[in-house]
Amino acid sequence: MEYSAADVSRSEQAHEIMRSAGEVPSGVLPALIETSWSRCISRGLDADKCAKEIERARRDLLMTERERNESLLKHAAPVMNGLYAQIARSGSMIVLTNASGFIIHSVGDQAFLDRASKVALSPGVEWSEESKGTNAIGTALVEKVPVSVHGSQHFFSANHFLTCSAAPIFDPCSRMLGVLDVTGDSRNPSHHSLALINLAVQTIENQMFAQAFPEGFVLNCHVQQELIGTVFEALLAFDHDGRVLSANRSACRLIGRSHAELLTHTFTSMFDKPLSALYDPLMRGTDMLELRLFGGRTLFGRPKAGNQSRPPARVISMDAPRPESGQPALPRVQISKDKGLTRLSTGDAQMDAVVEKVRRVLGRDIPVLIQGETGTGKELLARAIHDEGPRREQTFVAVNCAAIPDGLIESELFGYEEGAFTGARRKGYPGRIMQADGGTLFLDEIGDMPLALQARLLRVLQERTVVPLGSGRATPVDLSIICATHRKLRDLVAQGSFRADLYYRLNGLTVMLPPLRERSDLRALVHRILATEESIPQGLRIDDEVISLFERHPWPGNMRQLANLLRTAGVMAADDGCIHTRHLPDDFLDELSGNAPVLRPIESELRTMQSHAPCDLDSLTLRAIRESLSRNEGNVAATARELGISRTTLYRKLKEG
Ligand SMILES: Nc1ncnc2c1ncn2[C@@H]1O[C@H](COP(=O)(O)OP(=O)(O)OP(=O)(O)O)[C@@H](O)[C@H]1O
Repeated sequence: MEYSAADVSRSEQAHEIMRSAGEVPSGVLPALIETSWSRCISRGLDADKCAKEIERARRDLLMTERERNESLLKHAAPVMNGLYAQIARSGSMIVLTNASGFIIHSVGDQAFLDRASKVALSPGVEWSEESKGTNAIGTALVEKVPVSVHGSQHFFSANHFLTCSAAPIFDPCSRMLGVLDVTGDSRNPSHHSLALINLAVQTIENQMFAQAFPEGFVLNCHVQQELIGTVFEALLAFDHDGRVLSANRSACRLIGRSHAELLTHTFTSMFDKPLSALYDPLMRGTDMLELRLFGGRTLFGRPKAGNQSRPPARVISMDAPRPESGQPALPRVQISKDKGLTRLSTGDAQMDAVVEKVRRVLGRDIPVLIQGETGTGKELLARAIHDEGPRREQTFVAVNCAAIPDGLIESELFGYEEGAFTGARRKGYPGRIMQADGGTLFLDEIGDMPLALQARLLRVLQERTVVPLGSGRATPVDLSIICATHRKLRDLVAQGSFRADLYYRLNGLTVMLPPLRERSDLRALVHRILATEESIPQGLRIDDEVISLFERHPWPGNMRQLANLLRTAGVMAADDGCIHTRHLPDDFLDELSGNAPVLRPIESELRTMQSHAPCDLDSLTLRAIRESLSRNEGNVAATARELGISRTTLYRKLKEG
């Protein structure tokens, strides 16, 4: 940043005023204070004016601002009381403001509150730098960092009897909500005030964070296990696809990435564990996870579902509670925003035909079987069918049969009675089928369901009842079923690994989602993702050259890969207003430049492998790579990390395959 001659002269003026006030005997002026004074002088504030003209508190505005900041006030008030209990009778007060510095609440010693009210340091008054000159609240708001302002460092001489420490409070989306401040008599400065305020702010932020993601998962983590659950813990929120929704400041510090950078990551791109470790306590088998970060650092984490009453795995009920009123709008999971079949038609003839077909069976309880490569939007289509059908007010339960180990899938789907087996939850578990009662059950990767369970599922479909493990009682269930698979179910039936009777039962209407490389609406899809994806800055454009590159790419990860790539590029291009080639990830450019093999589509790869019934080590390795690649949405770096091999080895194995 360059300074003009006017800036320099303002800075000298600030120095001079402070020197004459006796504030800088050593000649060292805190840079923040100096800059703040320069701002006050350039705004034409008069250091003595405020002493004579103290404005009155705006009681009418106070009520409105308290209502508007209801959530902040609700979380901050108990913390302020706790903090006050520690500093009571020290002749001080604690102040909470909104994001403009308007005081909405204060607690303190009565004698000091009375003194402070003489300079209008009380609820209903704004303490921004514009109206009160240099002061901890106003300066913390401008600088967005914790600030202490002592005695005559205050710009207005009327405030020289104060010593203040303030820290900004940020919401889980990293937006500033307000400031918490502790103010006392400048004759009794406390060296701990700023540290106390920082701890109090972190407590408020963590509480708000914990409640802000009712539809996702929050991971409480730290390198020291014993610090989990304390104010120092790092918090990361993920959606049901494992994408990072937000991170608190401790998490950014711990992981060494900015908030914006973390938003481009997923659980599997950051840690060495599969996504199931995050969302499925049954699969995890433990409360505490040991995770290795991409930097190699080990930390401990305790994952929690946003709403305990909802099922833990890739399950989202559309009637999940919304954030309470007054709470800031939070980044929404793309899926919940993208409701409706109309949104899936963006001009591709194959896709339009799919939408047209499923429209015809809406509300008829005809089972729909969705086929398509990984990431083509099978789950999105299933949700759209649910959202437009008569069961839309009921729950949508998604189960990924491939993500649950064979040994657990039965209890996950059908539930179990109390004490049904060792390790079972005390009160039993209703199972995913019962959780979908009244609504829609989406069985993803149905081709991976073990044969024995296929028979049980068929019974549920025929008899419309469920018998949980360890129970002899059949409970009636009423649901609509949508299944999806990237395999050819008919081939599996021919091979004997899928029951023919179940296939015919599920196969009411079969639709095939086109792979992205075959779609003619790539440009429209790109523009729609840019316009609707919340993590992408509004109005961001895209260079035609980038679209041409996209048109040459085979997109093995399909829509998921495209959406992910645009999210990453969107963050990189935020300052430029337009996505250019330089904003694209290296993996993607490597593939295009021929430095890396262009990955063959996963489905055809799997088909080839199935037809040759592979069981040799190379085929199994290749399969593991392809599956990991699919899990990691086509991200080669994350895949290599997950498999513990270098990118070069990964490319070589793929080339050899
Ligand atoms: N039409 C679309 N518009 C925007 N984004 C989409 C679209 N279709 C899919 N996506 C994106 O791709 C991701 C993957 O979609 P989805 O989970 O529905 O695919 P899938 O075929 O079920 O994948 P898998 O086979 O791996 O389970 C979604 O999270 C979404 O971000």
